[in-house]
Amino acid sequence: MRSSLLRSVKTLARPTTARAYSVDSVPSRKVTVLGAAGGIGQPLSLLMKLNPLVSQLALYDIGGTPGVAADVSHINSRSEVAGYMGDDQLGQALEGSDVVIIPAGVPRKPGMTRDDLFNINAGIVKSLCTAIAKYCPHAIVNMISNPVNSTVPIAAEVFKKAGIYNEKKLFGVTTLDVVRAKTFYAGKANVNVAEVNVPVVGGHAGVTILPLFSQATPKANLSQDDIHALTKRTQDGGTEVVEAKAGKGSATLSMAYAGAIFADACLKGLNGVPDVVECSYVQSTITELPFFASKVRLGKNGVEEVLGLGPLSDYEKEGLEKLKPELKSSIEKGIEFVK
Ligand SMILES: NC(=O)c1ccc[n+]([C@@H]2O[C@H](COP(=O)([O-])OP(=O)(O)OC[C@H]3O[C@@H](n4cnc5c(N)ncnc54)[C@H](O)[C@@H]3O)[C@@H](O)[C@H]2O)c1
Ligand SMILES: O=C(O)C[C@H](O)C(=O)O
Repeated sequence: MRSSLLRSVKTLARPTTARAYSVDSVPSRKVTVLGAAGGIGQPLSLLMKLNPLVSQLALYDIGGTPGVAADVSHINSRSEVAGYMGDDQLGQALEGSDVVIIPAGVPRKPGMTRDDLFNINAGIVKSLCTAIAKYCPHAIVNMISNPVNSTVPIAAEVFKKAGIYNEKKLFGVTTLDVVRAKTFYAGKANVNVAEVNVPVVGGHAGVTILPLFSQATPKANLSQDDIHALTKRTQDGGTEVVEAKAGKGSATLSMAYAGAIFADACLKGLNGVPDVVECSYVQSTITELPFFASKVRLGKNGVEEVLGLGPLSDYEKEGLEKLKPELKSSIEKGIEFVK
C-alpha cells in the first residue's frame, strides 16, 4: 500500500526529475500548510506527507489540527509531522519553513463568485502573511485562498510593508486550471491524458482563466466550436464543482492534487532540479498588468524566469484583451485593501 501510494505521488514528477527522488540525498525541507484542517488542507497535508522531498510538515489551522496531524503522522514516510492550532502557535508552525501553502479561508457556495469571498478571505490572508513576514520571511508562499487574483496582491503589499517582499517567492496557485484543461482536452482530443500539456494564463476566476489550447500537445484537429467549449468549461470548472457540491463547498480533492503538484515543483526548484516549469500567477511584466499567470521556470530562489505567452490564436488574443479589465480591478482591490 505504502509503496503504491508513494509511486502515485512520484508520478507527479517530471521524467527529468524522477531520479532526484533518491530520499537519502535530498535536503531537509520544512513545509507549512495554513488551513490544514479544511477541505483542501486535509488531503493536501496527506499528499505533502507522501512527498519524499519534505522532511518536516507543519499543519496549522484555527482548530482541528491535532487530529489531522496525529492521523497523517502515522503514515510511514519521510517527514515528521506536527500540528499547530490558534494564534499562539502560528509562529512555531512557520519558523524555519521553506514553503508555506495557504488554503485558509472560506469556499464558495452556488451563486457566488470568487470575488464574493474577498470580504472574509482578504483579512485572513493579510493576517497570515503578516505572520509569514515575521517568522519565515524567506519562505516561498503558495497562495490557494480565493480570490487568488486579489489575495496574491494582498500578500505582496503585506510583505512590502514589512520590508521583506521578494517577488520571486510569491505564487498564486493556478495549477488546478491546468489540471482541468489537460483533462478536458484529453477527453475531447481522445489522446493520452498523461501526455497532455496545456498552458493556462491570466488569472484564476472566470474569463481571467485563459487556456491556450492552440499550444496544447499532443496536437489534435479540434474545431473552433470544440476549442470554445473547452475554454468555457475550463473557465467554469470551479463553478461546475461548486454546483455539484450544492452548498458543501468547492473543489477540495482536485485542488489538493493540484496544490501538491505545485508545491512539489517549488521544492524541486529549491533543490536545484533543472527545467521545472509550471503555470502560476506571479508578479509579471509580460503584459501591462503587475500580476499575471503564465509559465514560470522555478529555481533555487523561487521564480527563475517568467516565460512569455508564446504565439496566440486570434480567439486567445481576444480572450487576453477581454480578461485584462477584470484582472486589473481585482489586483487594484487587493492592493487597496492593504493600503
Ligand atoms: N486556487 C484554487 O485553485 C482554489 C481551488 C479550490 C479552492 N480554493 C480556495 O481555497 C480556500 C479553502 O477552501 P476549502 O474548501 O479548503 O475551505 P474549508 O472551509 O473546507 O477550509 C478552510 C480552512 O481554513 C481554516 N481557516 C480559516 N481561517 C483561518 C486562519 N485565520 N488561519 C488558519 N486557518 C484558517 C478553516 O478553519 C478551515 O479549516 C477557499 O478560499 C477556496 O475558494 C482555491
Ligand atoms: O471555484 C472555486 O470557488 C474554487 C476554486 O477556485 C476552483 O477553481 O475550483
